[in-house]
Amino acid sequence: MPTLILVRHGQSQWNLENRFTGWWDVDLTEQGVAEAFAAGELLAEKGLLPTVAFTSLQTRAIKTLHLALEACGRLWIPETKDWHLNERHYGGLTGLDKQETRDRHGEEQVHVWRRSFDVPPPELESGSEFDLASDARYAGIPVPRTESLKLTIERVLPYWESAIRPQLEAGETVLVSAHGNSLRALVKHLSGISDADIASLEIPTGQPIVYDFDERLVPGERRYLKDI
Ligand SMILES: O=C(O)[C@@H](CO)OP(=O)(O)O
Repeated sequence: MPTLILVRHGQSQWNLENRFTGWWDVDLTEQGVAEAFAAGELLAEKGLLPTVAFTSLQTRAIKTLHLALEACGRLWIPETKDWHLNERHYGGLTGLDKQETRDRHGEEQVHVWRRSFDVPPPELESGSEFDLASDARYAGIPVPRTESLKLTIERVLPYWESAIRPQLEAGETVLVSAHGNSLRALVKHLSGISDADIASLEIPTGQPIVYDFDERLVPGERRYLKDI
């Protein structure tokens, strides 16, 4: 049975510092490393061994993938890194402290920027210290200036259709190591969650989520591996 495993990266340095991160490349904390390794140990314990993997171009997701694969003895499987799985771009909020931003703009406005379906944060100014346009890893890639969840879905879903879904069609057990909002985009699609209800869906770090697919490639229920 084709199976999809989604895992959000372990705790990052800016998760810990409570800063808006998006496309900015921050590393895992010590706790994040432990969460990623534990995710792989859980895969091994449950006998759910990935055969193909996908991740973003961001260190926290790549390292999470590698730590999890190491823990379950699967570092050797094919893996693809692609910007379409990157975190949602946080625009001009990138780098700001989430609490200070609430104090300045109000709780409600920050909630809209963080969780509304289609309201993007203000655009990142060009020349900002967080501008990644000249980062070598994004050569030839249209780096966004900001993204809502809707805009994130518009780049995650075509990648799902063209790259990830075909691996499930081929019967693989696919592991995707990505980010809070690129995974919310996938889960919204796979679990048929409405634009309104997706606002309250949070994805915890380092906690594998599993979808089994039937022979017509219809996904079953979304389950946390720890509960299976
Ligand atoms: O800062 C970010 O990029 C994301 C994920 O950590 O935060 P949020 O929870 O606001 O989507």
